Amino acid sequence: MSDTLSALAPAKLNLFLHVVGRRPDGYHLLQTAFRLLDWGDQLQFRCRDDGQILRMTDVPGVPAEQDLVVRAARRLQAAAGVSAGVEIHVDKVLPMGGGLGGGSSDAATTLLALNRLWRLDWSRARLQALGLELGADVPFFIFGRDAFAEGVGETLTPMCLPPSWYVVIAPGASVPTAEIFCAKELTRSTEIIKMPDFAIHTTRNDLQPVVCHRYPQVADAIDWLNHHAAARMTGSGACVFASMETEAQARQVVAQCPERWQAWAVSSLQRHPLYDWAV
Ligand SMILES: C[C@@](CO)(OP(=O)(O)O)[C@H](O)COP(=O)(O)OP(=O)(O)OC[C@H]1O[C@@H](n2ccc(N)nc2=O)[C@H](O)[C@@H]1O
Ligand SMILES: Nc1ncnc2c1ncn2[C@@H]1O[C@H](COP(=O)(O)OP(=O)(O)O)[C@@H](O)[C@H]1O
Repeated sequence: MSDTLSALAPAKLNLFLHVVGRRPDGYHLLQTAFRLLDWGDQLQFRCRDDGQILRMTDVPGVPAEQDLVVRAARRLQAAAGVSAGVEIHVDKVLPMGGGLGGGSSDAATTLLALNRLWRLDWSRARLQALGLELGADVPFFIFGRDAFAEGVGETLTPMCLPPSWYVVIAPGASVPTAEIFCAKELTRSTEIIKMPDFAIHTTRNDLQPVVCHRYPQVADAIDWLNHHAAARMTGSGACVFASMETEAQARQVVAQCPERWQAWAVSSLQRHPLYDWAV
């Protein structure tokens, strides 16, 4: 088995996000539909014998010690009692603080990759439990397929959705997740639904009004995209998205996007590229 590996850390969309309650520790209870995208950060791993865990690339704004790839590797190394280390290259593609789950996905890809490179043979459930200690979105990425999520995002039910193309717009803001969940004006009592219903008019993102009020450029991007298809914010923002009929339509909308924003045409992804590396 090789001791190097290159892997994608795919982005996610929250097709809807309902805040249905709050736990005693302050974390919010959610119902959300996670969709994997065939677009993300690119990570490379090389095993080391000396136990060191090193990030080999600079990530602007994220010191190595705080990077979720380093924190994930350290936590797994300690929990599994391994003496090996790893060098990690991070090619950041996803906008940070975009609600696309980039940091969480980087952590999940790191755990899946090291499960193989360090020959740990941990189960998917065990990796997900460790991932939850790093962030609420991490278990979903280890789960590795579209899912209906409850709790803080750790109770996952697989969903089969038809393939789709999306336009994703980054409206030039980075939204701190904690700020939005702490907001006084956030509603926390959306009625619990039994089966996920994906009609855009029967679901919503409860974080969206809070973000739109505080970050008007997010509201502007939603208004603009709404002229092409029903637009919504993903996660705690700032990115917004809309589902398109075809790849050609997605590319056409991206070509028309105002220059002040970044826009991408991206397709859904059926399985995480390292899905088979945990059972
Ligand atoms: C909102 C969502 C939706 O998928 O995604 P993002 O927009 O961040 O990608 C997630 O729930 C975010 O998950 P994640 O980004 O991993 O958040 P964490 O690091 O665990 O939490 C950051 C902070 O947000 C708050 N938080 C997060 C999740 C949650 N269910 N309730 C909360 O109150 C807490 O204050 C926490 O300290
Ligand atoms: N590898 C990483 N990639 C991105 N962000 C990271 C990473 N490691 C730690 N972070 C921190 O996590 C924060 C949230 O990033 P990200 O996951 O991209 O956004 P979101 O949770 O909105 O989807 C960043 O602002 C950054 O401080």
